[in-house]
Amino acid sequence: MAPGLVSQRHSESFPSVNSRPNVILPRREGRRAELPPGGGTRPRLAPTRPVLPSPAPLGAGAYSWSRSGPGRGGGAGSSRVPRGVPGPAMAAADSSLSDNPRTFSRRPSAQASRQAKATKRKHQASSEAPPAKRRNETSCLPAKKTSVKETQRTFKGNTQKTFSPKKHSVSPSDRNQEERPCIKTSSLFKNNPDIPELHRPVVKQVQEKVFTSAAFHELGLHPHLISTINTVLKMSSMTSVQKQSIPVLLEGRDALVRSQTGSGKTLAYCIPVVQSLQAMKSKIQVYYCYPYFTKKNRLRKVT
Ligand SMILES: Nc1ncnc2c1ncn2[C@@H]1O[C@H](COP(=O)(O)OP(=O)(O)OP(=O)(O)O)[C@@H](O)[C@H]1O
Repeated sequence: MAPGLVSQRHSESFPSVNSRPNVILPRREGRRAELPPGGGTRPRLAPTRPVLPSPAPLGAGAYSWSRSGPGRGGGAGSSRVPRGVPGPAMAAADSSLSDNPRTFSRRPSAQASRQAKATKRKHQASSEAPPAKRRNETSCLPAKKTSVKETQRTFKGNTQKTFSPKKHSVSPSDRNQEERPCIKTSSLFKNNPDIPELHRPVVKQVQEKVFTSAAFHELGLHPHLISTINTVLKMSSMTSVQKQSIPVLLEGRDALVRSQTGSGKTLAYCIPVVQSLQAMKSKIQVYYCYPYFTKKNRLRKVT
């Protein structure tokens, strides 16, 4: 059977359904396009439910009915698609649907409808009024004013009650501190009434001579140390702090030295230290022993 024939017979058997324009057009444009040029009433849109051909009379008891098909439900427009071996009528119907899409209107899926709703919401949000939350906020403004007034009125009566605990919590000593000028005092001295006053004299700047004419070899140092000072460090004369401190330290006495930065204090204590180390005689003598354990295995002094 030819596909054209099937569709023709279907239209004959269901004239009430097929008499409508069985086309779905895009929402706005489609409706505008369907309007007659001179105005008038809007024609009725096509049903979204797809119209499929009725079951072909091919062995009526040989196939089952599909409930998951696009035409769920009964009625004249319902389309129960037979499940099973597709007969020639089904094939013809399929081919006719695929060839002529205008005769088939597919029902939009749930996902498509959800997307359409989402886009609609988006357009509304962008073009029109602010979102519902903001609208609520703006609409609440007058109510807010009244509420503020009300609260002010209520506070007039209860001002002392509400804020009195904070005032009463302040101790008299704290109040005195608040009255004082803003001077921060450490907690160490806060409760100490007797802070001693230190009467310090004004420090006068001392101008001292840095270098002296005294030489290092006058101190009686080890010749190696003197040669090192002269050749490696390239120093010939002592500074004033060195001249005063080195003899005292060489005697083995303690000294507290205070002098200007860069006046040579480091060498003032290092030269006596090195001198005392060089003057030390080792109490440990070097011995060697035989590599094997015999009677001769005893320490022998290295000569
Ligand atoms: N007798 C000297 N003759 C020439 N140069 C010296 C002499 N003694 C120290 N200097 C040089 O003076 C510089 C400062 O010396 P040093 O660092 O010992 O001073 P300082 O008083 O220890 O300084 P700081 O107070 O910073 O520790 C160093 O470069 C050092 O080499």
